[in-house]
Amino acid sequence: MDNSDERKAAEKKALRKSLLEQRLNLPDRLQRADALQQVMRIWLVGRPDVVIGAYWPIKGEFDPLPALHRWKEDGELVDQPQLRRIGLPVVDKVHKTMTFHAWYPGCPMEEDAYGIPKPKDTEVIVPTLLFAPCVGYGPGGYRLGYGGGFYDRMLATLEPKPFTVGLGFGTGFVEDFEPEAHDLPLDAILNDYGVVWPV
Ligand SMILES: Nc1nc2c(c(=O)[nH]1)N(C=O)[C@@H](CNc1ccc(C(=O)N[C@@H](CCC(=O)O)C(=O)O)cc1)CN2
Ligand SMILES: Nc1ncnc2c1ncn2[C@@H]1O[C@H](COP(=O)(O)OP(=O)(O)OP(=O)(O)O)[C@@H](O)[C@H]1O
Repeated sequence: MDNSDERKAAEKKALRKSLLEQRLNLPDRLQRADALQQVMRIWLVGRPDVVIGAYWPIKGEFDPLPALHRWKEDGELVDQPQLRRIGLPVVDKVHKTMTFHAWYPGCPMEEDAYGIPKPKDTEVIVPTLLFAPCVGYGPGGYRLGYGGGFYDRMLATLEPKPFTVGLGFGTGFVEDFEPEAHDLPLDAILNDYGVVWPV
């Protein structure tokens, strides 16, 4: 790691801390979450995907599951009904890998190695579309996560690559965000104001 990588990593860490604090104290989270749910539902209309990967919200993250559950139900009403499926991440702390397991409302859950709820004993599914939670995001579609590198590592190995969509509140936008060499840009970013990437 050269000097500039070390600097970027340190900056990311400080940024993560302040953005997380800000997100936990959002005064208008409900209104913002409502707006983002609508943005998601509209954005999903016309997408060909049948399997979508998402996440169980933690630390003040936006909850994508209500909008996705409605997307799943809408799938039963289209011309050629397909069984739409939603998956949640299951991480392997030792190998630092992440896979997706089927989830449905009321699905039995258990905690993963980081204390995040994950589906208990449901089948592995392979999403063609992935909603990734953003602590922050910057120009060019770059995402700041919790520092585990799970998304970047998974995307570096998956073939074909799923279409990746970052979700975050408008307050997570960082104008001068500097990505590191391993950071892969997202294909799209949605926030409570609408589609903010690609611009
Ligand atoms: N809701 C949700 N679920 C998710 C993710 C997510 O971002 N959101 N993940 C997306 O990847 C995976 C879990 N990612 C994680 C990444 C880092 C740490 C973690 O322990 N981080 C250290 C700090 C690391 C650092 O700052 O250098 C810690 O909290 O102590 C935990 C989980 C899978 N599930
Ligand atoms: N493609 C990769 N191959 C190997 N290691 C990687 C790769 N991508 C990321 N990493 C490792 O993961 C660490 C954390 O990455 P980064 O800070 O980008 O995580 P993040 O995207 O914020 O976290 P997360 O995806 O878990 O929410 C990096 O310092 C790096 O060592």
